[in-house]
Amino acid sequence: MAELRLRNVNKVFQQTHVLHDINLHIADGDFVVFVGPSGCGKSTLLRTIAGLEDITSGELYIGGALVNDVAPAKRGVGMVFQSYALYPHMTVYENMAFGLKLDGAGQDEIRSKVESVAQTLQLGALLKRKPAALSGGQRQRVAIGRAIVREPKVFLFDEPLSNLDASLRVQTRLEIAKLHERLGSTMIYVTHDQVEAMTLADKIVVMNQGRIEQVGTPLELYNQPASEFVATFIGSPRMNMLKGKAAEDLGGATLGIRPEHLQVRTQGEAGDWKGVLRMAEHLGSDTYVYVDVAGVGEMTARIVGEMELEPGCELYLHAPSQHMHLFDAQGKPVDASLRRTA
Ligand SMILES: Nc1ncnc2c1ncn2[C@@H]1O[C@H](COP(=O)(O)OP(=O)(O)OP(=O)(O)O)[C@@H](O)[C@H]1O
Repeated sequence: MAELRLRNVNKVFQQTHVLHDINLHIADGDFVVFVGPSGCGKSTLLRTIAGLEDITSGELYIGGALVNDVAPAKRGVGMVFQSYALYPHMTVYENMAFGLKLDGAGQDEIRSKVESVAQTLQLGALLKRKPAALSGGQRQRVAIGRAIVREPKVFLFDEPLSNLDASLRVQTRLEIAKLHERLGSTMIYVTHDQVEAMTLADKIVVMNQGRIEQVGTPLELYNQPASEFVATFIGSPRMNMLKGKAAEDLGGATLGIRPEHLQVRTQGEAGDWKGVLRMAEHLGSDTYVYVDVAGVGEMTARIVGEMELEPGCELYLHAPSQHMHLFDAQGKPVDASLRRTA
């Protein structure tokens, strides 16, 4: 187990400056998730920690030791990728034993470690099979098992579930969460998936164009986004962002309100936005409505449960003031004390 510290880490590929002055502390035992739009540098940051990419400038410490020039295999990190990269000609047992053999472990030690990890990941009955005879979820568990047997100080996961179907994703996500609870090791995880980020993370790191936008617990990011970027990135469907009068009346440039915080009603009250229903999506558990509001634009609202609505009908939207997020022209939150009441 180990803590990690990144100090002013930069990564430049030829002409492309991909990571800008990354400063980050990851406490021992933390589960940290990197999120951000495609190309923002998540994988590069993870690969830099693993030692698969050199650091152009800055310092990386693992467990207090400077590791900039330490080879990947000597950093005590275990990595699990999106593609399982199992050796096809080896059995599950041999795949899991391979790294330990390279480390010079004895037969008995290898057997006891592989068998214990196989039991944890419910792979005990599959040890003699080759990867071709496994399902996607089983292969991914072998890939995780292969990393675990070496007892790394830090686990690095790069979108490990993205090749799995929806139900296996949920199942394997739970297994990873339980694994973290049981091992207590430091885990760093890259994903595109909001739900994975929100459910797994102790801390989420939101990245944007090679920079860290905000670091916080899932609920801090959801409730107190430090920028318009984070506000729209965290939460699904995304936060409504209103420009113009609605925001200016309150003393800001943009007014944000999450779809789940809008109250939708068919009879209007004073202060409601009046709109016309463009489309409704029925998910069973929820209904998403897309409403055209004159002078404001299209707004999305989430209604819990089922609501029968005819496209083209009039709807009224109410935004409770405690759920409003106000941003200035630079996309930074407007201090609540400076906010005007409408
Ligand atoms: N070996 C390389 N040489 C040059 N540029 C690279 C190299 N690897 C990555 N990049 C660039 O660095 C930027 C960040 O890439 P990276 O893969 O880290 O993003 P990401 O956030 O993981 O994206 P995604 O979510 O799409 O996987 C991209 O603009 C990419 O084109």
